[in-house]
Amino acid sequence: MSDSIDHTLRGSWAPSGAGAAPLSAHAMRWLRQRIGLSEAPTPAVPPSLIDVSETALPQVVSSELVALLGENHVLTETGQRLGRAGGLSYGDLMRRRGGNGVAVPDAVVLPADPEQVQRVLELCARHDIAVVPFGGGTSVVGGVSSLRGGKVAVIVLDLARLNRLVSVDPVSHVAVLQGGMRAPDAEALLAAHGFTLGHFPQSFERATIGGFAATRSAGQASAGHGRFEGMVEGVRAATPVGEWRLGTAPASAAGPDLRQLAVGGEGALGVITEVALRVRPAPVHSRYEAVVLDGWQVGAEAVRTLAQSRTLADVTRLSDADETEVGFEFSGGMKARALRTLLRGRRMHEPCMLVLGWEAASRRELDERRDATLRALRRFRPVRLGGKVGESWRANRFSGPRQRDTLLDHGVCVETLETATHWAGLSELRSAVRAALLRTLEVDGRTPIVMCHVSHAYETGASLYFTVLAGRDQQDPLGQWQRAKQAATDAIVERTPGRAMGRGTLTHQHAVGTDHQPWLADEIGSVGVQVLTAAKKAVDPTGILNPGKLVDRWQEE
Ligand SMILES: Cc1cc2nc3c(=O)[nH]c(=O)nc-3n(C[C@H](O)[C@H](O)[C@H](O)COP(=O)(O)OP(=O)(O)OC[C@H]3O[C@@H](n4cnc5c(N)ncnc54)[C@H](O)[C@@H]3O)c2cc1C
Repeated sequence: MSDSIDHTLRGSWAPSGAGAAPLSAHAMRWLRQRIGLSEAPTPAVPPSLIDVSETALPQVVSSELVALLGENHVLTETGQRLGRAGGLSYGDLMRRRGGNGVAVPDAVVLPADPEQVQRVLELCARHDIAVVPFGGGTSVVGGVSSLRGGKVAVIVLDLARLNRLVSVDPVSHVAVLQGGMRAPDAEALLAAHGFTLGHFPQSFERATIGGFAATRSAGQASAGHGRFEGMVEGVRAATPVGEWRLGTAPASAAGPDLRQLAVGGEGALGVITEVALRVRPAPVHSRYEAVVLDGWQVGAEAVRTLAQSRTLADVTRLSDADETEVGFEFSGGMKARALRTLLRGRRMHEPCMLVLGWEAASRRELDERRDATLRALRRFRPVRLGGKVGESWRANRFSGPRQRDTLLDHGVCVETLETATHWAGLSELRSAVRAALLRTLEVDGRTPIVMCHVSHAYETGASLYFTVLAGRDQQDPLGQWQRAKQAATDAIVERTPGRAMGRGTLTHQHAVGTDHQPWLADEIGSVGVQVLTAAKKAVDPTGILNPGKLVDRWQEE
């Protein structure tokens, strides 16, 4: 398998800056008109200008780590430490691009197997060193920030060498994968056995199996394959108090499902070294297409109908009118004009694109499922755009992060946030978050673009994923987004006299990290925080694991 990703440049998505997706001249003109773009490019400062302090790792710890892992697997050079400093949120990228305020680990260690991971944790517990488990480093909530949490030093535990397919059980359809394996490698190895995991988040190219499990990730084909935690059959985790193995059967009534403490533990409740996963036979046939519906309400009602009649396509993604417009404009001037003319002719006032993708073992199964979906949609009067638009969405489905690099270079504030709720409150939640983002992101009288889509639908509700494009507040770029995030999250968790819970969840798929922690008690209650704190104390009594993430026991004392 491919060896560890080049993490030396964390100011962008593409590992060495290559592969950024330039936007067309038309898209740039359109954006300039809508939100304003800085005239001069706003590139990242070179790594040499980033402020990095000397490693604080005591020599004795460094020597013991070298004795355990070998010299090549204990990295203390500035570039290597910078390479694993933080994740990929707008805040992370802006700090990195500006060269200020980057929390840099004192060392990076690369254990080879679960036994070495266990011994690293025991060693760090003995010396009171904080440990940040690190998969692909794609966290967008501060999950891999190198916080010391009052410890002597902080190391990043990079799982890149735990990249083996341990076993495949073709009878039970269960595969055991090591935690550091990246998603493309997992799919390639499983394909050789005729299986797929079917987990395709937008961060697919970089994220890892352990990271997916630790954050309860959801992929683009969640309607067909389910969320990541639903695929987990068993977990092997290292903790400072010893190894923990869970999951011997597909279902169990032996008390609460403790696998779900490791899954969603965000590196604060253990390091996931192996995951047993439900896999499925790889599909042979697939078809992607797009339809347009008139207005958000009609679109949401259509997706609810599909979910509740069990006719969802494996990929079901509804964009609101703003996201649809941006999609058209980014695909080029001619295309945008042609699509607009077509949709006006069909009396579409507020075009909302719905991408549908089906995958199946046989042509017949595919046709039957597709027919069922399209039949259920008929009463919503969709305009069919056909396979070309759907296939083009599929071909470009991982290019968003590359375009983000280009937008960052042009002074755009570009970030996402997500939530979920029940169908009955979905539109109210969308309106509340939208209003908060529009209100807080305006710069120099220019209205930001706030886009929203549903890409994960359930019988009882759906997720909402917001993407913003706003002119950057050059004086205070971090503060600009922090104010927007605060207002949007307050709107999500707000309780009103008639409602005992917030409007929606803090996070449907990105996890808690540092960024959502201030609101965690709003969602799980103070009893929930106490339960999580007790679990943390049990597996990590001195608090070395990922300080400041998920639940920080010192906050409670
Ligand atoms: C451009 C972009 C698009 C994204 N799209 C999606 C999406 O479509 N769906 C989605 O769900 N998420 C998405 N994300 C968020 C992110 O990719 C996911 O949270 C992913 O699961 C993180 O995996 P990772 O391997 O990169 O984990 P990391 O970022 O390395 O770590 C994430 C958290 O998990 C912990 N962790 C990592 N590995 C382990 C381990 N082996 N054991 C214990 N803890 C561990 C870390 O300490 C941290 O708290 C996106 C992120 C970006 C930047």
